[in-house]
Amino acid sequence: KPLPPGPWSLPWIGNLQYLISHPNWLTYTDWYQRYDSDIVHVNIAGHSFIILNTLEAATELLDRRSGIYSSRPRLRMLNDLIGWKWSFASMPYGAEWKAQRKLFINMFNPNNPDQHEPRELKATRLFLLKLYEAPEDLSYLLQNLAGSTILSVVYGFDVGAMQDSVHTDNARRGAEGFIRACVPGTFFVDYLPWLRYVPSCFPGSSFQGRAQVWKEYMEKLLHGPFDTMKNQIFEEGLESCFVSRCLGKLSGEHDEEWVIKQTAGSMYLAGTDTTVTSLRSFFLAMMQYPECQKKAQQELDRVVGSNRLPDFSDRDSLPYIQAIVYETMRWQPITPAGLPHLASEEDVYNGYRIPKGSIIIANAWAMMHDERNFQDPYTFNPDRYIRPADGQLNHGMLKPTAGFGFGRRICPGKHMALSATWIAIASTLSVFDILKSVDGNGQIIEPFTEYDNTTLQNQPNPYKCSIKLRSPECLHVMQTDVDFVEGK
Ligand code: HEM
Repeated sequence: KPLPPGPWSLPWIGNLQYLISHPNWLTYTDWYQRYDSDIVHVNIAGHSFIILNTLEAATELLDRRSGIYSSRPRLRMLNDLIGWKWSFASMPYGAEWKAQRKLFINMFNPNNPDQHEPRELKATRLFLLKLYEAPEDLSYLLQNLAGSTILSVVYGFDVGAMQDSVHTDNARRGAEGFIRACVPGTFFVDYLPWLRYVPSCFPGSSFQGRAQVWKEYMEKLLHGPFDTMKNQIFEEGLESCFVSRCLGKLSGEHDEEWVIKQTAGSMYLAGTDTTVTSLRSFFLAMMQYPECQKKAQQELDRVVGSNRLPDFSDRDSLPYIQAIVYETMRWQPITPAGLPHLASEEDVYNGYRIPKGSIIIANAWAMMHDERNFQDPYTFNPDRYIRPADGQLNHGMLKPTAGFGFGRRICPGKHMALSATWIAIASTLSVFDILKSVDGNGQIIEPFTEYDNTTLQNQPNPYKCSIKLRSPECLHVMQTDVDFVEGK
């Protein structure tokens, strides 16, 4: 059977242009249109890449044939040089992966929002006050928000005590290595494994030095919060959390604690940066589409009023806020090409051969910008998720779930990701106006709208924005709420 269509390449060495230019989701989407095929093949340095551009293709292969497509490629830089091979996010399919994934699912149950929502609420309340005090620190405060939430959910630390925590900074630096090196082919050593034996002083071997630095932070991410927590749990006691629930169920089996530590480390890695990226896109969207911001604030004023902040009990009554969450994730998917899967057997799809060992990429960007499903897909338009007849959520509309991956490797933290994003968006819009900045002459500064698409994540480049209280009363409401969640 023929290989799927795709860019021309030489049989053994493949397409050298793409070895150097590192294709990303935009290139993949371009191929989708050029070859008019939901499945595209490209050979890069002798490795087959299969790009799945539609929900139908990804669902058929990654969901329905998950027995073949649930592994991950071995990426030398990521797994061997930096050393992420302990994390089940980058592990091949097998017993070790199953043990960690099972622990995650059993001990962090999507049906039990109490395991994360109260911490998300508290972290968001603290974030609002800090944003009021230092709006220019938006990016840093978003990192604190996401970092303190996940540190509390996973390791039981108090959200307040985790503001400006060294752990959050370590997680950010550790995650940087992961999000760069998990994109196959970012480093030549992924294609040419012998490069790892070239001494780091040789020209072109700077990747060795970078791997060393990232390894240091990766180890801090894995051991730091877990070891601190274990000391504290005996001295002071901690709130119930993922790790304490796991430790409470130890059965005495070999390596149990090590498995808990690794699973917690994967949660910590995956749960911090992703939320920050989605919220940074949200702030950008609010500046670019002020009419959507106004509509959301009208809904909040109508449902919640001005004497309190929204909480999770308001979720069903705020369909437009939910629509903004979905639209943010659709308009600018956070991980638009997902994490790579691996074909562990040869397979055939629509008459095309998928060679064993192919790297499989689910191109969520193309799926979320597919005109068959989303009219005018490059415009931010939350109304596409709203039924015109009654203003409620349109459940028939495709949700941006492709951004959470597929099959047995689908993101196990997506329920937390959605609720953390929801409460942050609802709370921010209830007290702040997000506006374009103005320079010393009163001229509007148009925000940078470019994105960095060289890593796993679709991160907006730094931009300026102005964040103003909607009314003086909002400050009082924010302070009262912080006192309340802190139990004062
Ligand atoms: C908006 C935020 C998030 C997005 C967009 C996101 C997206 C993804 C994607 C695309 C994958 C790969 C799925 C695949 O291979 O098919 C993934 C895996 C994963 N995610 Fe998330 N994620 C988010 C938040 C979280 C959170 C909050 C947690 C933890 C609490 C988490 C934990 C994980 C883990 C552990 C994996 C690895 C799963 C495996 O390989 O078996 N993620 N995520």
